[in-house]
Amino acid sequence: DTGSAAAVPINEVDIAYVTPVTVGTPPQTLMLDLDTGSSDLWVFSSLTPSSQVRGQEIYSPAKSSTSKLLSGHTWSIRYGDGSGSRGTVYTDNFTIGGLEVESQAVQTAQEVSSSFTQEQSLDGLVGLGFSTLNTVRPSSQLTFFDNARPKLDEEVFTADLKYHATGSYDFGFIDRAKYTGNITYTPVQQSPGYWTHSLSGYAVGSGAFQSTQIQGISDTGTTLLYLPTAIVTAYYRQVQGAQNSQYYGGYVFPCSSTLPTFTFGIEGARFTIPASYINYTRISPTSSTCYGGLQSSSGLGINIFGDVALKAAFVVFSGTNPPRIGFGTK
Ligand SMILES: CCNC(=O)c1c(-c2ccccc2)csc1NC(=O)CNCCc1c[nH]c2ccccc12
Repeated sequence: DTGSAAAVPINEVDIAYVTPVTVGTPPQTLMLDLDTGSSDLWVFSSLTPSSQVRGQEIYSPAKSSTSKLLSGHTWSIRYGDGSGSRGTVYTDNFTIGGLEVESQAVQTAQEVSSSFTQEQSLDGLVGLGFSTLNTVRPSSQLTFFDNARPKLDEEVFTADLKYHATGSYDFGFIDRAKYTGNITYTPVQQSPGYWTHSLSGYAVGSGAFQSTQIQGISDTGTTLLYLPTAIVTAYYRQVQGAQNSQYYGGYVFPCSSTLPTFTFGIEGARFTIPASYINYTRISPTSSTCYGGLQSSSGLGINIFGDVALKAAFVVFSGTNPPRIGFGTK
């Protein structure tokens, strides 16, 4: 089997992407963020206090003839940006782009943090990290990809995220029409449960490529690209008026600045992020100061290849043994 579904940016700066999924019988449609940086599938639900729901679609297990309570199981997740959610667990039929998993663990939120309440067009997350990261206790649950694996034509899913446009996620096949040339693969180290791999180096603008192994995670659930401080300072040194602002918590610059491109390597292949992707957003709607899509990872303890980087390529997440990740030019 295979599946294919849209990846729709939830706002005008691509802060996150959502994908239509259906849960239950009859199908309830929700827009969820497919997130390779975590492994919990959780949704706004009939159990979420109405004070914490602001425009989101909710999953009501009581309205589904195929829902089953996973009794005695709970979950609680905290993300590095301080957001989080927690609740109980049902199993139910779950479909993405025509690919169905019966009795998928669907984590129903009984509490969500304010930043999720404020994201009105995001109804929850589909974790596509390794199932070892799942927070359901006493027994952890499998991701949609792990459950779908046995029925997939090929043990892969792909991400084709786009700048200010709708892209796609495919399951079980690699769509040759979505990239040119070949996919370049590199090994994934699946501990502690992220899609962890190395870049082979980087270049700032038309500068020389610096060959250096940079380990990090490819994370569709994180908006920006977070790299070591030395690389980030070398980048913004090329930007007139750029500064690392304590106040704004990162590099800002005049919106009128000309930004260089940023190139990263996967093995011998090279992928260039256009300057427009790195001119991320105005710090406020009327401001002429802009916030960068490339930021330092020094406070995170991990380098994160988020959407700003991933949308510059066609990315293959391969669940083969051993797992690997592939990048293609588009
Ligand atoms: C900024 C979000 N990313 C993280 O916290 C994160 C970190 C991380 C760790 C320490 C400090 C900062 C970040 C490691 S892996 C990783 N990746 C994830 O956690 C991926 N899932 C993010 C889910 C998520 C959190 N807040 C949102 C707001 C909108 C859409 C999605 C989200």
